[in-house]
Amino acid sequence: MPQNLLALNWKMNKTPAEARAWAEELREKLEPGEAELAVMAPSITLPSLAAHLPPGVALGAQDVSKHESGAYTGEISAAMLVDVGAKYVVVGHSERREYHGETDADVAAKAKQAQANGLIPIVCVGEGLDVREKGEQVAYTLKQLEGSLSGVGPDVVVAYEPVWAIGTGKTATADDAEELAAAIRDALTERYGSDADGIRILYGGSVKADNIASICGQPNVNGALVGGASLKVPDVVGMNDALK
Ligand SMILES: O=C(CO)COP(=O)(O)O
Repeated sequence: MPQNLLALNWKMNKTPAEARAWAEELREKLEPGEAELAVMAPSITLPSLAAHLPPGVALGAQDVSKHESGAYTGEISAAMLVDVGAKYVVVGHSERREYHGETDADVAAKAKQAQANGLIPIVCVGEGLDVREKGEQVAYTLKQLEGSLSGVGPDVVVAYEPVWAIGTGKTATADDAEELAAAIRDALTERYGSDADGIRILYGGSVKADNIASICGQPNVNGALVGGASLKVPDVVGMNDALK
């Protein structure tokens, strides 16, 4: 079984100075756990984090351009992220799909660009409330996954984030998370063969210290992508400890 990944998605929070203070506090309070810890931070904070994070905590970004370089004002390339020390990049977060119109094809292009530069993409999928209420979450999510992984290699992380559970305090039950994680594992096996066994499948949506262990204890869930509970160091320490 792959090592759990505890991926912290700050979203649009923290200035570089605040990021540095968080990293210094984490350095004081974090005790080694069993999960790999990674911070998906606003790109402008990455240099400061690279200098101040505790050793072994990985860095990641929240988005990347699908283009290599050139006349794309405002975009940040995969090579730039690698240069400041990023290992991971989130692609296709539901907030980018919803507010920035990203399609599955865009997400796949970004994931491919990330991999071409040595970054590991964390590809996000997951259904909204309307789909869940119709009981169509598996078919919907697998279709999204298929499009989002088109042409993408197996050095990837998949995050299942049901939109109705993001920032709402409504967490999927451990069984709900496992239902989708198992379906995603089967789809990954069809696509990548035995390499699929080593791919981390994360759950995201109102994860915190008191529910992370039961969710990540499911056979096909290999970690969490955490929003709100990633902002305060004691909450992060609590989640890290819960995965020991
Ligand atoms: O979107 C998420 C992580 O990417 C989940 O956010 P919350 O943990 O705040 O629900």
